[in-house]
Amino acid sequence: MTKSVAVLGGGIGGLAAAHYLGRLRCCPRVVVVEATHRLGGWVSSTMHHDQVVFEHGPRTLRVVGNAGMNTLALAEELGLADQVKGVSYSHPSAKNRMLMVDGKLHRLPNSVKTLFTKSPPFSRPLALSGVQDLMAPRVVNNDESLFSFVNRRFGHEVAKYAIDPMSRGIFAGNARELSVNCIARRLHDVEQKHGSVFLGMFKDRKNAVKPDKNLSSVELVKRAKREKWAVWSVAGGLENFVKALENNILENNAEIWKNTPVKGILRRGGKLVIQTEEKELEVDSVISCLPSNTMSSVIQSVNPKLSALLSSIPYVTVGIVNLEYPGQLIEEPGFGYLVPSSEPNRVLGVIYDTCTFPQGDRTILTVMMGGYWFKELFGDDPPLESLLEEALAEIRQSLKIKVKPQRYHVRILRDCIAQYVVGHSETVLSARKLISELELPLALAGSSYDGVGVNDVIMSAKNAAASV
Ligand SMILES: Cc1cc2nc3c(=O)[nH]c(=O)nc-3n(C[C@H](O)[C@H](O)[C@H](O)COP(=O)(O)OP(=O)(O)OC[C@H]3O[C@@H](n4cnc5c(N)ncnc54)[C@H](O)[C@@H]3O)c2cc1C
Ligand SMILES: C=Cc1c2[nH]c(c1C)Cc1[nH]c(c(CCC(=O)O)c1C)Cc1[nH]c(c(C)c1CCC(=O)O)Cc1[nH]c(c(C)c1C=C)C2
Repeated sequence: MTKSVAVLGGGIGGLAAAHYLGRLRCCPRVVVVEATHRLGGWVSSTMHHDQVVFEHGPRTLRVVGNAGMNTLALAEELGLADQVKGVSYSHPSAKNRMLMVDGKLHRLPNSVKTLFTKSPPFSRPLALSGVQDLMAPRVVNNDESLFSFVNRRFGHEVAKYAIDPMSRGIFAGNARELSVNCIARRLHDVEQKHGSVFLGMFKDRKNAVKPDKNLSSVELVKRAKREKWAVWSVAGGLENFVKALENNILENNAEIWKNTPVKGILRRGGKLVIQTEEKELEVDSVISCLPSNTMSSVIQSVNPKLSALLSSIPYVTVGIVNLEYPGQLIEEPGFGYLVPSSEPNRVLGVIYDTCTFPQGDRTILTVMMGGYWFKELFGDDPPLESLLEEALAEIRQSLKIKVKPQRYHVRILRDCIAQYVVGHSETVLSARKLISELELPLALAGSSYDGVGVNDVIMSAKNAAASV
């Protein structure tokens, strides 16, 4: 039996892993080791003195899929059900996602009807791209870029105006480098098997992932279905989810070591020794929820090959500017807009925060910039004022907001999103295979491996906890 587990990293992944270990009641000692003075990693909310909230990282969680239902179940377990705020599919924020093309905002097609009409910037109805998929020949491969896959199956415009901006709006990444096999595996699989995405999805419908019945019966999941939620958040900001997890972990007698960066790992007999600046921790098992680039240096002395595999996963840096204005300044409400990489604008996109979750008579926007293009556009270490200026120039141009914000916040989130580039699944598989061959009592979890959304991170942590 595993007696002690170290969970490395106190982001949402590490905290979820510690929570699930507590629930499994399998290990008398669980220690979360976190480098900084705070928990949550990229989940970070500022609650101002007047209760106004700025989100600096994630802000909405998806409901769909088993991973989506699992996070709702976790929120209920943590006693957060009353604080969960759902956004239904009929809400403008769920319906209206915009694209900025040629200096104009265009609504992305969002209904069956709009698929059959021409909606700019697309020059033909999107249904015709579906027809193209039925006719385009299959190209046999193990993996390719998202852009090239969509380009050859659905045409250049779908790749340019749908896949390219979506890759920026989730990975802050370049669709020409991200992996289809990893990010849209099912679409790629059915094409490889049946020669067409649409035909394949139809023929292969029996193999679609089935909803987990245990999760479907959770009260909060039932409420989300009844009220047709697309996404949700927590009152007071998503960091309250982190606080609830922290309380729960401490109630289950786990230890949380803050301000304790992990420097290395040693193998001692069948155990692993976690090395920090001040002390060592000998444990039976380790769950690493560290970013893969950090884990790469931590694991170097145990196995350089594993370290090299982990260091091959690239990351991007995102500049994020929260802006607050008095009054309601958004003319066409929605989630926000994305900018395709082919446009001259210097931002990735803008989120209309207060359209999704109003906060009195004010408008809060979040401008995101950089990502894959950060260094090329802004250099290595731009002053925060220059990012603020970039954000204000964009807002002036796109939304015609010329007044000064009454409050703002600027951050550079260094290496904040792992890029699942072509070959990512192979890299992760090889790393896990090597761990198993070396008989290392180690599990890799978190946003570097199995999905970058909070839901996927929590699911990855749950699986890791079950594996020890
Ligand atoms: C700008 C932005 C917007 C996003 N928006 C959304 C969204 O709307 N919806 C959504 O679902 N997801 C979103 N995401 C993704 C999601 O926030 C992240 O994928 C998720 O929070 C990552 O969690 P994690 O625990 O895997 O990693 P992290 O948050 O990176 O946590 C890792 C932890 O390890 C710690 N650490 C690092 N080095 C060491 C060390 N040597 N020793 C000990 N500890 C160490 C760090 O301090 C950190 O606390 C967004 C991400 C970003 C950056
Ligand atoms: C412009 C940059 C970014 C915006 N959001 C993110 C970046 C880098 C990060 C991000 N956003 C989402 C996720 C999680 C995805 C998941 O697997 O759950 C991450 C890592 C949520 C999200 N954002 C958009 C979509 C379509 C999704 C998926 C969930 C959902 O349907 O809500 C699109 C989008 N992102 C941004 C904007 C402005 C935008 C659309 C207008 C900002």
